[in-house]
Amino acid sequence: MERSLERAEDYFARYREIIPDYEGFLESLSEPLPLYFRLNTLKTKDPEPVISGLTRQGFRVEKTEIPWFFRVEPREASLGNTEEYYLGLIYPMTLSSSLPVYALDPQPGELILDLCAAPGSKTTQIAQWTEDRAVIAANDRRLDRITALVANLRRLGVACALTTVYRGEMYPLEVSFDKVLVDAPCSGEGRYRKGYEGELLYQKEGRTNLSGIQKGLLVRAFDLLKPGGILVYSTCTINPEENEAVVDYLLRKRQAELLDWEAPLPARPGLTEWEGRPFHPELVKAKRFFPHEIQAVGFFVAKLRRRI
Ligand SMILES: C[S@@+](CC[C@H](N)C(=O)[O-])C[C@H]1O[C@@H](n2cnc3c(N)ncnc32)[C@H](O)[C@@H]1O
Repeated sequence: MERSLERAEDYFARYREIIPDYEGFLESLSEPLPLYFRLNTLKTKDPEPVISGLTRQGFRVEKTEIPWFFRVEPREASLGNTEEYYLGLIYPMTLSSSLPVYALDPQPGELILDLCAAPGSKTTQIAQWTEDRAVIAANDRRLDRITALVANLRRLGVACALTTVYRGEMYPLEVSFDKVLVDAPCSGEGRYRKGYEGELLYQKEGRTNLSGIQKGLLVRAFDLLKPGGILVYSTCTINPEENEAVVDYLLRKRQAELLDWEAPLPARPGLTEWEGRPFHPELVKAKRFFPHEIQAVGFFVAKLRRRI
């Protein structure tokens, strides 16, 4: 046990200066991640029967600060084999996974691209937020993950989404979108908990050039926007190379501007400097969410607009 925490401490030491209450952060890594679900309002807007059904099965369910999101104990349990899950009444997802869609602020009638969409937490949330009246292209490069996404769309009764299977960097430019979400593949440091050292070491050894992939995805996402269109970039990692550095790259390559947005959970501003390297001053408008401050997976979210 102690050995594993030491390894996490070694790994996160480089972030000591940018993680508020660093000791509290390290402590939180010993706790299992809290469990949450979203009530799928495309199927029901009444949480009571769902809550009493889950309570009868031994779960304790309480409201959160985010509408339609509920916290569940015991957090080590799985909701995946409950009747409520099979019926598509609930979608288990961490609380902070809702944040990119808050930034996107999807509206009925909009044409929206979810560039890295599988298994569909955010696609189905966009469908819910727009009451199934936007048109969503849900893309992922992996067919096996698209299969899971399609199963989720069916289970939740989403009608407004179609699927595509492109490498995001090569997404065809023939169609332009009102809004694009890039929930990028990332090193996932924000979801780390004690017991998953293998994953940390895996990231440390550097499986791929994640930052390079993220930059390619973000630039193509920008090029797919209509003038004035909105782009949201999110990751569940702490690493500034995968967050501010990626957005900074876009700001230098394209006519993009960062926008402020109201988050329903406590946030910290984006960094304007990392390891002696300055980032665009507008990056303070990006938001960092730390796992121990929100009791959920750590996230980074930046909202941008295409100027012309
Ligand atoms: C963080 S996950 C997305 C989670 C999803 N947005 C959700 O909320 O359920 C990142 C996804 O990006 C996909 N991906 C990785 N590289 C990609 C690429 N070059 N183009 C498109 N999708 C990619 C992965 O298959 C993975 O499903």
